[in-house]
Amino acid sequence: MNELAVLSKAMIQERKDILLSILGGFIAGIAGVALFSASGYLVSQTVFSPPLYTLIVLTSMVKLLGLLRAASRYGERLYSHRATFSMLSRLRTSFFAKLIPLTPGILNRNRSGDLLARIVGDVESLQNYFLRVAYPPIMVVMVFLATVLFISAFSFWIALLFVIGMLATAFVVPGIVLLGQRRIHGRVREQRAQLSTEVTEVLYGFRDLKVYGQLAQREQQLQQASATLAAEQQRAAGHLLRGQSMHALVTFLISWGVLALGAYLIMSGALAGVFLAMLVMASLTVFEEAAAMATLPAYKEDSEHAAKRLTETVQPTDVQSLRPGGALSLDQAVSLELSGVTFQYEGEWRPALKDVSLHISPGSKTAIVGPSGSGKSTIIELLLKLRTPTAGDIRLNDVSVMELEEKSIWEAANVVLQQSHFFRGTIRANLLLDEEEHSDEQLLDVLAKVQLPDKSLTDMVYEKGENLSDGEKQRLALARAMLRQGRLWLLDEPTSSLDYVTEQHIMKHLYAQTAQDTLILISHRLTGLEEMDRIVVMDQGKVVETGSYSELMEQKGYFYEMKKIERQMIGEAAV
Ligand SMILES: Nc1ncnc2c1ncn2[C@@H]1O[C@H](COP(=O)(O)OP(=O)(O)OP(=O)(O)O)[C@@H](O)[C@H]1O
Repeated sequence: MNELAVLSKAMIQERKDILLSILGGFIAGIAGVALFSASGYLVSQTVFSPPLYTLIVLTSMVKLLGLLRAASRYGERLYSHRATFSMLSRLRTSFFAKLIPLTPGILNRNRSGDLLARIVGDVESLQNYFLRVAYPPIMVVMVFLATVLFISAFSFWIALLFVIGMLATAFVVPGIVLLGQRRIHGRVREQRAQLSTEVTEVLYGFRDLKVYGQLAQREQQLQQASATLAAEQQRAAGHLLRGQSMHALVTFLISWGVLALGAYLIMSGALAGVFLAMLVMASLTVFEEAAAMATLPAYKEDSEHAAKRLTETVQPTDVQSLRPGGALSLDQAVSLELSGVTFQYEGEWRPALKDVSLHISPGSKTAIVGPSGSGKSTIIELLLKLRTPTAGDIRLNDVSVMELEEKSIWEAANVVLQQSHFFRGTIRANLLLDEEEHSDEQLLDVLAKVQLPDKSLTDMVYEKGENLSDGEKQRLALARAMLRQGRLWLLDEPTSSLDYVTEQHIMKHLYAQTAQDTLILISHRLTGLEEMDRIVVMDQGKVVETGSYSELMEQKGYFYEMKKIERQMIGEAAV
């Protein structure tokens, strides 16, 4: 199974601990069987009043086996758990490393609440793969073979009964558990996904749900989803318990079988009576090792499902699977070239960008304007290689983005997106996201430039910037970008929540800093665009006009009409 290849690879990397745990488990297993068999034999021997040294040897053996069993069981647990947690940490790191470049596409395909719970839960489920799926059969086979070999020295027929018991506990009971297993666990997974989606919706939408009076209804839905999940989990646990009970019943029947068959063999003279207790005790102990087989199908199915989903989640498209090696230089302003770029979001019926061609020379200032939904922000996402064009090519400094490493593009770009994220912590921590070294003076200077002179670097920012106004968030995001060393500026409506005067102050500092750099500014407002070398006007995913401010005003085309409407609106609002 291909999905489990990733687990097998992780297991090979932990082979030393795995081999040690198998050795520990095997010694513990046979020491257990030997311990109980020796006890049985000791009890039987006592009846015949043997010489004292026989009793001393047997009692010491029992004690030593007890110690050996405890010590090797400890070793087994230590190494098997260490191997499991190391594998888990390897899997987590490699999985998230694969996930990061694919994030925009993945978020497009999945509900984010479900996705988060799924990723965390699925990686956790994989921890059972070694401990409860791969390991038990190895142990059962090894301990059983050793025991059966030992028993066959006393009686072929009792050894045969052990083999029948092993087949029943290793195949028949797990087979019965497997029936119905898929259906029950499928429902648990479905309900878990439903619950995490509900939780995310209520958490993120709490304020809106409250204001629109929908909170009580959503909470009720949440409780219902939680209750359904609890019921499904109870059913699944019951199913597992039935499997374990079935195993206990088989073990019990085999031990009675050994007792009855042993008694018959003793009567027929084929077995010495002194061994009967030993054989019964061996049968009681050896099947303990096989107890994990009853729950193996459940864990196997869970791990396979988790591995399959994780593999599917990080399945790169053909284009994304290319491993580019190119890097974007930080020493020169970046040139941009979009040639016939078309882009369609997954599941959308029409493209967001249609055959867009643009050349932006290094060091130039370009504004992209156009009505809402015309594809402006999509261009920024494509330039940042957060998404891949459906058709056409994008070249930065004359190198196709497909050949450039994402990280190098992100390092070379100072980006302010429409929604910036803020983390719980100080203003300083939120400014220094890229771990570059900046003195407090530099940080305070940039705060002054973005018109936040009253903020202290030690002021707290709450989760998602809850205690900041939208305008403060935008200014902090601009400050964050202004602290970076990139030569390409991608600003998506960075000042839309600011008043005109504050905006003008900030833009003055920004233009001074970006004098030698390439800047792309997406803007809804058409004021202040005279400063731009070029304005690109977009409508319905297409470039409909380009030119300088004066050229576009002279053309009296789309931009001129937009400007006229804006003037009328401002005029009306001012009246
Ligand atoms: N994640 C997405 N999944 C599907 N469709 C999307 C997604 N993001 C944007 N779109 C669609 O793509 C089109 C272009 O969106 P885009 O955000 O680029 O427009 P925009 O010009 O930046 O709009 P605005 O000025 O409102 O920010 C829109 O029709 C939008 O509905």
